[in-house]
Amino acid sequence: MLLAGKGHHVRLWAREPEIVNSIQKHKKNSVYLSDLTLPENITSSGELGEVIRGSGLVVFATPSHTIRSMAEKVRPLLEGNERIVSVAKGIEMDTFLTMSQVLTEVLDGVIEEDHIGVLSGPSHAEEVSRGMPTTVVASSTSRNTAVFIQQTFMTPQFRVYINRDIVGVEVSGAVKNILAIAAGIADGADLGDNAKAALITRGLTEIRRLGITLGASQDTFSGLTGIGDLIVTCTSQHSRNRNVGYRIGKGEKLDDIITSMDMVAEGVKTTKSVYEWSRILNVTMPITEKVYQVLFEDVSPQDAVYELMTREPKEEVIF
Ligand SMILES: NC(=O)c1ccc[n+]([C@@H]2O[C@H](COP(=O)([O-])OP(=O)(O)OC[C@H]3O[C@@H](n4cnc5c(N)ncnc54)[C@H](O)[C@@H]3O)[C@@H](O)[C@H]2O)c1
Ligand SMILES: O=P(O)(O)OC[C@H](O)CO
Repeated sequence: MLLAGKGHHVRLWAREPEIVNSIQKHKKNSVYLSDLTLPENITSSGELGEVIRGSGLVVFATPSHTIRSMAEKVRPLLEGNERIVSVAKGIEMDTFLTMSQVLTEVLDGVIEEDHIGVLSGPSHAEEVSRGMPTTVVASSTSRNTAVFIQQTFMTPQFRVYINRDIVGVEVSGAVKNILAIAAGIADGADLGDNAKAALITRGLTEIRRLGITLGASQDTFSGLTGIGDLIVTCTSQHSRNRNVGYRIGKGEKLDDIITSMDMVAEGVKTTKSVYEWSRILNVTMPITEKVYQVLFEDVSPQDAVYELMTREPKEEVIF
């Protein structure tokens, strides 16, 4: 919607034939944003070749655990001069790569690393697509590419800043989904506003610890992709991750929740990858550890909270 509003011809690939048909015939995404009418310059296809060939910019916007397989399919269709943007938020299982690192690895030999970037920040699609004011961050190892992304996406409703700390930007965007599950659990279990504030604040400390261990810059965590995205995802009615946590807090089982959803809550997979990664790196992430135990080891939210609250007394060190 945003790019089409700026006059670009947007070619949308989707794996669901019903979405492709509904956009082709009725200019509606019948599954995900059914109440919006899409402009004429958004077209759709189920054939990747029709969408990719001749593009100046390729935006990867599928869930993070699918970025590697999507990139493998896209790779032979690229000419080499395209710019690539990821909006996906996650850390790959087993490799512990961020999404731009996955793209750099898979597209190596076809696309230079400095043509790859990310767009991230507090940006629920339900609001962006309706032109509601949103601010995000463009990042890349190349300043030129970051500026290209900024200029391409910026509108009076969608303000784009540049942050060259791509590691901090991507780690923040991924780990906040784990904390949104924790915040949802707290809401579902009626733990109150104090607990939610504590989860957001101490959660940011966990993001910062992991990020700094990986070489990120301290300032990023006070920015839009740090505290900004953490706030929106922990508090928004739109967040899938918060919603999964809320239902767990109400007593539902994870498998039943996932089966009932037509969208992906990436924090579930990211909890696994980040929990394992933090243990390898020896980074202390107690909230992440408890979310892992609630999701995958059948620990009750009540026991998890008790264990968090009765950890040994500490100083409030940031790192
Ligand atoms: N929804 C938002 O508000 C929002 C905002 C910012 C960033 N993001 C990020 O964008 C990415 C996509 O999010 P979304 O909300 O559009 O996700 P989604 O769950 O709505 O899925 C988007 C599309 O990806 C498709 N998909 C799922 N598995 C696939 C696979 N294996 N191969 C190919 N396609 C597959 C789905 O069918 C769907 O058409 C995520 O990484 C998310 O974190 C989302
Ligand atoms: O719906 P969620 O929880 O995947 O969050 C979506 C975006 O990342 C919010 O910025």
